Amino acid sequence: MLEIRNVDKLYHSRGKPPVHAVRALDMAVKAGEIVALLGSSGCGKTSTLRMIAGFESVSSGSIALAQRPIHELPPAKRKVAMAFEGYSLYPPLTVRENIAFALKAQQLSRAEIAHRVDSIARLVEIEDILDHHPRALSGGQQQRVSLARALVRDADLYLLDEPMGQLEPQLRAVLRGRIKGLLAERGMTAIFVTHDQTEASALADRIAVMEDGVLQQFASEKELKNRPANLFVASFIGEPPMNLLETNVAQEEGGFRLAVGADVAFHIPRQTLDVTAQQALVQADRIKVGIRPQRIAIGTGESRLRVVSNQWLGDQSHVAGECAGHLLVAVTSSKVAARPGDVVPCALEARHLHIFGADGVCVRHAEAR
Ligand SMILES: Nc1ncnc2c1ncn2[C@@H]1O[C@H](COP(=O)(O)OP(=O)(O)OP(=O)(O)O)[C@@H](O)[C@H]1O
Repeated sequence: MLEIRNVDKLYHSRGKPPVHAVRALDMAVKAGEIVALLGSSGCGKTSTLRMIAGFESVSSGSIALAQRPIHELPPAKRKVAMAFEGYSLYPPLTVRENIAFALKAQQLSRAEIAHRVDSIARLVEIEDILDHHPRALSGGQQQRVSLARALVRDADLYLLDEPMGQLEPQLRAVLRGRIKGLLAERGMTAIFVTHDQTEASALADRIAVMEDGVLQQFASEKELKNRPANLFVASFIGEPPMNLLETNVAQEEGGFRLAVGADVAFHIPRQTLDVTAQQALVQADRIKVGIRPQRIAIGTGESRLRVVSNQWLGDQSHVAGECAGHLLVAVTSSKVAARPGDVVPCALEARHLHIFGADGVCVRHAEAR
């Protein structure tokens, strides 16, 4: 449906070095798919969206939508509807007129326009402000109008930039569900920008994780968690973040020994490693491994954890502690009776380790459960 091929974006400002906001971006979105662009501030998410919509030119590369090359077309010819982070509503028009504006260009009947405007207004809960002007609205209301104005249109692709960033958490959760329902019911293809993992997981079929202008991985939430492509994705996705440990590498009978200080060591059987992973371990003296907090068992095992903090969150315990010179966080579904300063047994298992090569690429994933 949408094919982004080798797209770069460079911003040139006078007197400043150019900013390389998006680098060699390759991404294909399927028809009816909902995609989240997720990443920290400044990683290139908005630039990507604006290049697809046509509000920024591509510096190089191509973008095609429904088999039509669109990267040189003006925005109005792309069949793309966008809801902006900065709202960009027309101040002289009422909310109703703002939403209806694009529909008038589609030459729909008055009755059809009124019906569409009312039903999208109901969906985002702005029926009571349809006759107001934008300047009289709060940020959250303006944002919902901007969202309604994009979703009401007929387009091949919907682009939503931080569509719910200004809303109260409760309303955000409700709208998320409704918008997902609307997109799915109509088979709409959509890309939305967020820096909120929960929002990305709740709305999207696949998540594109960006950092420093580079697409790090484009996959389902489950895949990002279970098979992170690299150190960045591994530590960015998942709450609390993955524990990372520095290990000393040595070859031993049947595989490799990865030692964390003097107290903790893992045996990694050779048969769990492909050629690339074996090469990475043969070549390195030290290598990083990662283990999810949910995979560390507390109260059992050979290793020892000196507890720094222990919080019961109502349905899970988060225990942080020092183990082999690293601060680790473990999450268990049961209550742990340990106080700061206590030393408790913990189990770190080799099969739960993700192993990262010197370039940060994950060369072996943890066993899926
Ligand atoms: N018009 C512009 N001129 C110069 N630099 C720009 C311009 N727009 C964006 N940039 C720079 O490009 C980089 C990527 O910005 P972009 O807005 O795409 O990131 P983002 O991930 O959407 O960030 P945020 O979540 O803060 O909106 C940043 O370093 C930003 O400062």
